[in-house]
Amino acid sequence: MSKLKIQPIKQPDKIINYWKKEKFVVACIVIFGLLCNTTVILGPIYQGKLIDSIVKGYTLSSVIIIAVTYVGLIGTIQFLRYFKRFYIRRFANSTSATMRLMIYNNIMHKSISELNNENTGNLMTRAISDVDLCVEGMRKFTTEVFDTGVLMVSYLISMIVYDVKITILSILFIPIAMLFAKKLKSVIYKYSSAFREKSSEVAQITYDAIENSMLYRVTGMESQNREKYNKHLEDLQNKAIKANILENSMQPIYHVIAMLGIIMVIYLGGKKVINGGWSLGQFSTYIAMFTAMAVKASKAAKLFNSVQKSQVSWKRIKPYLTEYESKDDTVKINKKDTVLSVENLSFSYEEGKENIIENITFEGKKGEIIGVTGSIASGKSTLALSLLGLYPYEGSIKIDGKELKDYSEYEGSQVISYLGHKPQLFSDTIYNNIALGEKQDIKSVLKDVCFDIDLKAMSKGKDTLVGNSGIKLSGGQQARIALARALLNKNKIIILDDPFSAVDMKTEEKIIENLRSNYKESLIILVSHRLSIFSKINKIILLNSDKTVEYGTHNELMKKSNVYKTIFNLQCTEGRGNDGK
Ligand SMILES: Nc1ncnc2c1ncn2[C@@H]1O[C@H](COP(=O)(O)OP(=O)(O)OP(=O)(O)O)[C@@H](O)[C@H]1O
Repeated sequence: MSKLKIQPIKQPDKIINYWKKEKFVVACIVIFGLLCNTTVILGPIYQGKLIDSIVKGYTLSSVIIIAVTYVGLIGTIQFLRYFKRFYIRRFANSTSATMRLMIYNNIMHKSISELNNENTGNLMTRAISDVDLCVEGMRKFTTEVFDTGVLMVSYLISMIVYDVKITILSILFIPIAMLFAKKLKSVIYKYSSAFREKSSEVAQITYDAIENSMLYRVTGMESQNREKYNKHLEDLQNKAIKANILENSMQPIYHVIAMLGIIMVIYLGGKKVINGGWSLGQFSTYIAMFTAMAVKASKAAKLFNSVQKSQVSWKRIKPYLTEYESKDDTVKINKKDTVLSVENLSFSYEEGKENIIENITFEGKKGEIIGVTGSIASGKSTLALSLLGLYPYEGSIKIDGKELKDYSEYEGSQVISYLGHKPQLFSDTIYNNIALGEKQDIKSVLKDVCFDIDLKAMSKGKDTLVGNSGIKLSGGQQARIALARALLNKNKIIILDDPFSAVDMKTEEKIIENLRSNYKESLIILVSHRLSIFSKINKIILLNSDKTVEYGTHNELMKKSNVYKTIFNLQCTEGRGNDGK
């Protein structure tokens, strides 16, 4: 069997397109489904023939031929059914993989502001369990179109051939079961929606518990949180019961309604046998066909309810099924001089909200280190983030004369590298955390961030696993691995947001020295609270809490800025005493 290829789909928010995409598989389902469900009718017919052959005293050889044909037929039907089921399963697997790929693509193309507003638990529930539930509904629907739809038609035609009047009178109850099932739609929809929403909420709480388990334990909040968690779980269970009970408990009722017609079959069919219109075998065949059809009818009614339930999941994932976009990874970068020119830059995280930083203007070029400092919450990290171009900004940020907005996202990633507040390490090796899947020599960058000594003490060297979020490393080690990642490609602009907060001052000074001598082709923007190294860098941007900005070299700011002078003097006496190892 050929391997499943997962490919994007056009108009992914139209459910029919998932069947259209799998044309070959759907054609196989149709062929095997039709063959299986039309030949299945021969089972009861040959069963009747076998009974008649025995009752009527056929020769042994004739009885054996009928018996062998009967067994052969049953085998063939099962064989066809196997293939039909195989292709339906394949359709389901491929559909869920395609939906997940489309959701992944949607997440990768959402704006950063939209992503900031996403709730992780909710997103995970939609991308995983809602996709499963939706595809399960689609699989059941596809299966039942044949197992129920085609089969019911096959039985119906055969029953009409046997007797029109008995057939009409006996199947009168089947539409009642269907109508009853249809009526339950809004109730099932309501309960299923409530259950799915609660699932998202519990997923988010679970995610939060994993992230903060240590905090809950050290602050003694564990039992209090467990109680709250239990309450959520109880609520989830109640909602799950409500969501499933109608679908499952109604099946026997649908079955009883559909089977009411058996009274007609036995009464009218029995009379027909007495009058000689039917043989005993024919009567038995008819009963077998009617019973099978009534069972199928009750399943069809239940199917309505299953589909109604999976519609809830479809509705939840539909907004994430947007057209596939591939990132433009062509790169047109000026390899020569690097010039960053920022003019009247203002920025707010959400449109219409107050600016966090305002009217910032500065220039920088390759070989320079520009320091950004200021009071708490003055917008230092915000300035660093805005220079990535992932959020909309006001004013102008030009790199080599070209507006940052006009760089594609991929180009941006090749021009600028960024180290955020958190090290953001993956649960992988040191090497993979730095090289990010590329084959690269990381020796010199490890030396630049003074990690070469740490590495010698690790028996597995760069293949050491760092654990979840780098938990197996010290804070300073995590910070330097993340710094090495940002430095590795020597991008034209390197933005480092507080890279030394977990690093001692001696190491910080050594790293700054390395940056100065080994990154002469890059412009480095360094956000820091600690000013000890600021005397060694080219320019400084000081952000004040009232959104005013002061610019200058260390010496200039020491003269003209009281804020800068005060912080520097405080740190250079107290700071050195505290951690200037
Ligand atoms: N993603 C965000 N969405 C909305 N507001 C934000 C976001 N991130 C930060 N802010 C707000 O922006 C302001 C500046 O935050 P920022 O992190 O840039 O300051 P900072 O100077 O780096 O702070 P610190 O010195 O504490 O690291 C704060 O008032 C903060 O609440």
